[in-house]
Amino acid sequence: MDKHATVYVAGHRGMVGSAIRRYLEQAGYNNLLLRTSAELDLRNQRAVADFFASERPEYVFLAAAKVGGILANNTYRADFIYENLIMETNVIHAAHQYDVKKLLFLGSSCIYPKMAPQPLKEEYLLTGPLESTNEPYAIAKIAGIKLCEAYRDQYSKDFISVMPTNLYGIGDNYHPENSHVLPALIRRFHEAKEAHQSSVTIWGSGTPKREFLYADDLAEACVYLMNYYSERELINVGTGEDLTIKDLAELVKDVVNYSGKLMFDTSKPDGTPRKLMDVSKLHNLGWKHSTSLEKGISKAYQDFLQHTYVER
Ligand SMILES: NC(=O)C1=CN([C@@H]2O[C@H](COP(=O)(O)OP(=O)(O)OC[C@H]3O[C@@H](n4cnc5c(N)ncnc54)[C@H](OP(=O)(O)O)[C@@H]3O)[C@@H](O)[C@H]2O)C=CC1
Ligand SMILES: C[C@H]1O[C@H](OP(=O)(O)OP(=O)(O)OC[C@H]2O[C@@H](n3cnc4c(=O)[nH]c(N)nc43)[C@H](O)[C@@H]2O)[C@@H](O)[C@@H](O)C1=O
Repeated sequence: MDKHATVYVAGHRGMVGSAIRRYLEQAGYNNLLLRTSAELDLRNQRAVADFFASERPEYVFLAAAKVGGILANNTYRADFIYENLIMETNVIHAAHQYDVKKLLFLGSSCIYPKMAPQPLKEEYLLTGPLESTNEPYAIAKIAGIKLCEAYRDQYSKDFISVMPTNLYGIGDNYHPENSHVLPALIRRFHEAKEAHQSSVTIWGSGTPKREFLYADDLAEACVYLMNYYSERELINVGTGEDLTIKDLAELVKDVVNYSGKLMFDTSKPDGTPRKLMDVSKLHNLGWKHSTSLEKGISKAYQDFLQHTYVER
């Protein structure tokens, strides 16, 4: 990407979008195109087409989406499939119509079958049933991958699909119900410490395993892939290491310096038992993450303390 190229970061106020914007700005990309959802609702096909027609972006990072944790996914099932389908369809089609040079679509590790062999290789896509709690969202993301493949097949478009593992970091969503596990635990341990609570409740059994990548590392990977990856196949982005939710809770508890007990609410869903990404394809391409989980949690906690945290 030329430093003066017109680069549209869709979802630039989100955790991932803001990290991509930070990375691009510090790398000297000085022609970024940014629109809030109030300025440009990506569910509005006409508004999206008019925006692409008038602004003519050359590169698109599609980091706008309806995003949430396991409970939000399982509660707002229709919203997660409808909003993600319509946003990606509008943006990917407009990118074709108005000759975008390259588009990077962000999926998620939940697209893989619930019981696929671990670690998850890109070729495992569509080889088995999905985890039910986030199936609507996963189907929308799989459709996004297929849209990029189809526009490459029919119109030779350089649209690539990037599959991140669970993410966390600056500007995460700290909503008590809708958030993902890591930000949820940061907030819950912090509030328990402030309120001198004797225990903190963790959802589920604590036995599922998850992999966590710091959002600013993902942003660096996205720019790297925008510059050096143009294959048809999706590509995983992660750390290649995972841990149990119980061990994650112990880690967050230590970072927040909370000294109470952990309780487990098994009425809440565990979701997929494990979804460790095979990141050998990405490593062979020449990129590897740099922020350790402990360092990243400390940075996220500092961000939580220093800024008015976001609830989405
Ligand atoms: N967080 C995670 O753990 C993971 C996220 N991902 C993927 O990464 C991408 C970004 O996720 P994340 O940064 O966490 O999400 P956030 O919820 O932090 O940000 C989502 C962004 O999407 C924008 N958006 C939502 N609806 C609309 C709309 N109708 N029109 C225009 N913009 C809209 C919002 O814009 P505004 O602020 O202006 O309203 C917001 O900036 C998504 O594709 C997600 O699926 C993948 C794996 C894990
Ligand atoms: C990125 C990924 O994120 C989601 O899938 P998920 O990884 O299952 O998401 P999660 O972070 O919400 O849960 C991980 C695990 O953690 C446990 N857990 C404990 N305590 C809390 C808690 O307080 N909040 C939450 N949310 N989970 C908790 C929870 O019970 C589960 O076992 C989907 O969006 C999916 O589509 C997707 O793409």
